Amino acid sequence: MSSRILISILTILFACSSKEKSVQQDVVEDSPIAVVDSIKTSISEEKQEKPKSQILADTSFVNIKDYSSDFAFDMRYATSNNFLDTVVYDCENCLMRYAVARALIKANDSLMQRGYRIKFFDCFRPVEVQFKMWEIYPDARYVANPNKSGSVHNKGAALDITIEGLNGEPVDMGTEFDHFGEEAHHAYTGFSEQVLNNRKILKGIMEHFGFNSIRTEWWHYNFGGNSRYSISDQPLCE
Ligand SMILES: C[C@@H](N)C(=O)N[C@H](C)C(=O)O
Ligand SMILES: [Zn+2]
Repeated sequence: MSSRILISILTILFACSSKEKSVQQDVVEDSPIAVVDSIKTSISEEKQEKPKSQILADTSFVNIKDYSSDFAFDMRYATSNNFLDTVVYDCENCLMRYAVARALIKANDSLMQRGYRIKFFDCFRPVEVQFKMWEIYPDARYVANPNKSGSVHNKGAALDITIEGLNGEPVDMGTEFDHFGEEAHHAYTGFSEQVLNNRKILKGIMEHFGFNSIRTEWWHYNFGGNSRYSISDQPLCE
């Protein structure tokens, strides 16, 4: 081998080994802050994952928005547009037990085939709010007494709802939500056929999917299996 060829081979070998070193240095020189940041990013990405893939108990509390985007919301107690005339919720979360959410999604799917969707006024209600309601309106026909068995809302198994068209068109139910008078009773017949039929559509579907109405409020539905749940101290907003 001529000395020229030998020098060329040695030059190439040297260049390769210094390139390897510089790649290794890139890895080693990653600052501890950058490493911690990348761990933080992957943890926060994990947190953002929706709980859909988790195996949940029927009793677990879920936010219905994590399971369906087909519902509408007008969470009145997170506004002052309610019979308390004051905001009593710090957020608009609509929480309920997982079994209740599954039944509601089926009810909503069925309504959607008929051109309607469910709009929520209230879902899980913390018991301290039930006390505030009772203080203002202590009439057990319209507000469950928290000093007795409390409300099924406090268990995460009752909903206050109406129906609307698929593009948000209002559906006339005869009275406003939380109208505390006989016009809100299911037995009241003083409205047009149209209004009575609208109430009938909601009631028929809800009963079919395992919910019970109460005599005095067209908007309130209790999940049939609610006796296995107890009043919960689940926080509404986290
Ligand atoms: C207050 C009203 N929206 C309601 O939910 N009433 C029932 C009876 C309850 O408090 O459980
Ligand atoms: Zn209710």
